[in-house]
Amino acid sequence: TQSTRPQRLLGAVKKNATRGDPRSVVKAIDQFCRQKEWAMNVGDEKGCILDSVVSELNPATVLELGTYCGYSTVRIASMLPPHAKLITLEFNPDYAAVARQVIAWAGLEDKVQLVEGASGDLIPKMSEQFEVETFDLVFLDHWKDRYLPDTKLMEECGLLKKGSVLLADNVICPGTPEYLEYVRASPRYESQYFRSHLEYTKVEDGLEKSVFLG
Ligand SMILES: Cn1ncc2cc([C@H](O)c3cccc(CNC(=O)c4cc(-c5ccc(F)cc5)cc(O)c4O)c3)ccc21
Ligand SMILES: [Mg+2]
Repeated sequence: TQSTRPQRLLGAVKKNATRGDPRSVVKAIDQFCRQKEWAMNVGDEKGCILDSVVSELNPATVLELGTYCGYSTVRIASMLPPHAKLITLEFNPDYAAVARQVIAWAGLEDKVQLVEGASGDLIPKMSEQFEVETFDLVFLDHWKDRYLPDTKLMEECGLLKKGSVLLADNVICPGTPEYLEYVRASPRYESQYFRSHLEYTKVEDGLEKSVFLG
């Protein structure tokens, strides 16, 4: 049977990256996506912006919406302090299966909890099922029409505290107009746009960083 793109991406990681070395996993995926097949990872250019937000914030609890193959999961988890936790939500079982192996190859299983399911169903269960009070950082990279409803849901479930940071991918391409309008107009957020490019291309895209003011 034919392999899928995520499976071929995983093959490139196993072939070219060193077990236990997250940076080599990130490099192998970027190389695969530049030289072989484009894939919707946040990529190296936006990835550097993601790295700077994570290192500045030094978060103890991180929520990622949309794991895909685990590229940004590995990027974030590799920068977390000891005992910090990253919970990542993926509804597609095939993506989840590949992501688990990418995360394991990077040696980051102990920092990452990949939960299979849809954000809208899992977010209300966060505090009880996953023993999390609030998130210091949320990385939004799932369906673009879910960014806004899930942000409102996180507010309602009390998962954001003063200083919590939302970092949203693809606010230009494919675009998340309703989400952008909401966080930029709301007095409860301080928003900042980081201009960049769609992963592995020259097309404009960017990340929106929004600090929850409580
Ligand atoms: C509810 N819920 N809960 C968990 C959860 C997890 C998922 C999956 O991880 C998943 C599956 C398919 C698509 C996405 C969103 N990502 C994108 O659509 C995207 C597109 C492009 C792009 C840009 C230009 C193109 F020409 C084509 C694609 C560039 C990007 O960086 C993207 O992130 C995420 C979905 C819903 C979920
Ligand atoms: Mg994305």
